[in-house]
Amino acid sequence: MSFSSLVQDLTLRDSGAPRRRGDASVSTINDAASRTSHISRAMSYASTAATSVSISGDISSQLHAGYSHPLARSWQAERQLTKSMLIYPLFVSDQDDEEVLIPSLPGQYRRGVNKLIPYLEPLVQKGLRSVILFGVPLRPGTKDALGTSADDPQGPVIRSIQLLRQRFPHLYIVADVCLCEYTSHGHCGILRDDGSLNNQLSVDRISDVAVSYARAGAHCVAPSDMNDGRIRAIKLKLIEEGIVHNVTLMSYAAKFSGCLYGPFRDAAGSTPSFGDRRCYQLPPGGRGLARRAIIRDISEGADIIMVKPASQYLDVISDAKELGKDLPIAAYQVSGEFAMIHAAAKAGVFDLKAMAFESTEGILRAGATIIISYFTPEFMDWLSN
Ligand SMILES: NCc1[nH]cc(CCC(=O)O)c1CC(=O)O
Ligand SMILES: [Zn+2]
Ligand SMILES: [Zn+2]
Repeated sequence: MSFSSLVQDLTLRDSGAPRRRGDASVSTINDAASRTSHISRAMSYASTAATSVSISGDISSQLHAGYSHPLARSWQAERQLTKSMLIYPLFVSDQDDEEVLIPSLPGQYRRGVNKLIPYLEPLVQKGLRSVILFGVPLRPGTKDALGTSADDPQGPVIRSIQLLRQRFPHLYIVADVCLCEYTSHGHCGILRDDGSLNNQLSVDRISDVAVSYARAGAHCVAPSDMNDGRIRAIKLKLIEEGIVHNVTLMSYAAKFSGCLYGPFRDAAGSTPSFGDRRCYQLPPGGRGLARRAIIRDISEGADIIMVKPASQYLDVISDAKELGKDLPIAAYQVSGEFAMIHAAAKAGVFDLKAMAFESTEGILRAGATIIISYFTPEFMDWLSN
């Protein structure tokens, strides 16, 4: 028997099981005894062969066997994407009856409070479990240097929280906490005269806003401002208010600066009027800095650690999983990532749904247990679980 015919004999021998021809991955030798004898024949052959290539008893080289079936393929993943892992970002404006498409964010709208319920109704029916709210004040004169309108009881976020709690008792409501949507300068805090962030004033203000959202009924508050020490400040204030026991604190712990937030800033009208966010959001190469921020926020009392953006920072997600091995890890697939996938799909580079799944699977593999995604409504249709 020649070397090649032995290999053929090994891999394509009829075992009685149904088998597709010409597909090397469906070599099926069902019978354990016959498998053993074939392998030992291969071993003895290989050991005497002059060209002793590596089929020599190489049981460990046989990987295809583990994923020849779709179900077995799914078993290779540590975590399967489920509907309950997804949080859907919503932009709520102060124009109660408005529903306006956001041009740079395909299929996403800015909605007034009155448009929210009818839009969410079918999604909740399909299994939507959680949303994250971003307020968008459009009325002229609403913004000022202190972001005063962020916790206006008549503002879009607080009214939406109350309405959603009432209407959808099983929907988990996350409120993004930041000032950039509400400040005249568009930065994520209160500024000194020289234009830099006044950390102490910012943290005081942001923790007040977080408490207001929590009091309104948010299940979770998520500060995205990146001021130092805001996790501790919010936690302490929630304790002081006596509501700490049922308000989750999700930290945007590793939030990187860069060009992937453009469509969001269009949607939220939160582009800084001068400068950029590089003195508070992390530098893209700063893996160590991200680890320090994650460690810090865990020690300050974060209940969930978030990494953002997602696909460009899979190593950081993996670090977060390691550093926060006892915490849920969230990843935010941000507006720019979403827009890129749409643009590439439109250009015929790949199929939209296939890439939505592939990118999400990568994020889960890196260690995320929660994904904030603009694809969430699609996933309600795409996932049957
Ligand atoms: N603090 C603002 C905020 N909260 C969430 C996002 C980004 C979300 C996205 O791009 O989808 C941003 C943008 C920014 O920091 O400029
Ligand atoms: Zn901000
Ligand atoms: Zn924010």
